Amino acid sequence: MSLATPEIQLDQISMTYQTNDTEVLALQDVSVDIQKGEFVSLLGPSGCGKTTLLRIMADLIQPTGGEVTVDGSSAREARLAQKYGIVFQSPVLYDWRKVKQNINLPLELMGIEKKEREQRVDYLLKLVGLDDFKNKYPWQLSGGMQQRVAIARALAMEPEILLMDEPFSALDEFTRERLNEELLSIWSEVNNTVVFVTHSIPESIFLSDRVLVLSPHPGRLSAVMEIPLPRPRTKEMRNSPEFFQLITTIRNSFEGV
Ligand SMILES: Nc1ncnc2c1ncn2[C@@H]1O[C@H](COP(=O)(O)OP(=O)(O)OP(=O)(O)O)[C@@H](O)[C@H]1O
Repeated sequence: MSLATPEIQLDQISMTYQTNDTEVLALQDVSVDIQKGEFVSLLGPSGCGKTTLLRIMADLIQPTGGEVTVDGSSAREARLAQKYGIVFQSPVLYDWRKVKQNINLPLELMGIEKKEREQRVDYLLKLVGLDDFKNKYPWQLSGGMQQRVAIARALAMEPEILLMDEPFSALDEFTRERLNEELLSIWSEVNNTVVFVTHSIPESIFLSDRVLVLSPHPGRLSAVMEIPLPRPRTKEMRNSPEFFQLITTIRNSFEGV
């Protein structure tokens, strides 16, 4: 058993939203430890609180109950120490800035020196396979390429933790599967901890070491599934009996919810 401190500890996280005269209990008593370098998915149907949980981890919103600890510190300290990179469902790029300038932005904001900025942007462009597109504008790229720019930008400050909120859900199935493979190849290079929100069972299996299954009303952690598929994951694995068995197991874990 590993005695290392978990990267992210969620302890009895609850979240109640107040809207005018009603209250929505979005999350109830979610507790889980995420290890350093682990790839974890938050999986569940619409409204089960996946985004809420991710935003709480990122210190973008405060839980109404419970505590988040990141590497022994608070989520706020982790955010201020630039430990997070975040990728949202839509890429949120600046249309008037070229690809390389979009990736450069966080480095500029953090006052990184020009030579180092250039080196990091070059590295990131190669990492996400967009070296030939560095002088294009976001609107000249496909949706998948735009999301790769957003991933590169999220990685610019070398975050220990990459938080991804359904980053590929707006893409077609073929592009999505390809980006799943590319994301794993990027992750094997940067070796950080990834928390990935999705409502796709196959996507969560293909990517993850563990799948955290959330059930709705209120959002609770209903199952934690280890994914024993070896790494590196290959597209052939999607057709293996083991993969289909995992899909069935996870689907069954939703039954009766
Ligand atoms: N700002 C808010 N004010 C009030 N209720 C909210 C707010 N944000 C989320 N909720 C409610 O909290 C619950 C969880 O929402 P959340 O967006 O976290 O779910 P989700 O699993 O990410 O859903 P989706 O897959 O559709 O994005 C839902 O019932 C939602 O309506």
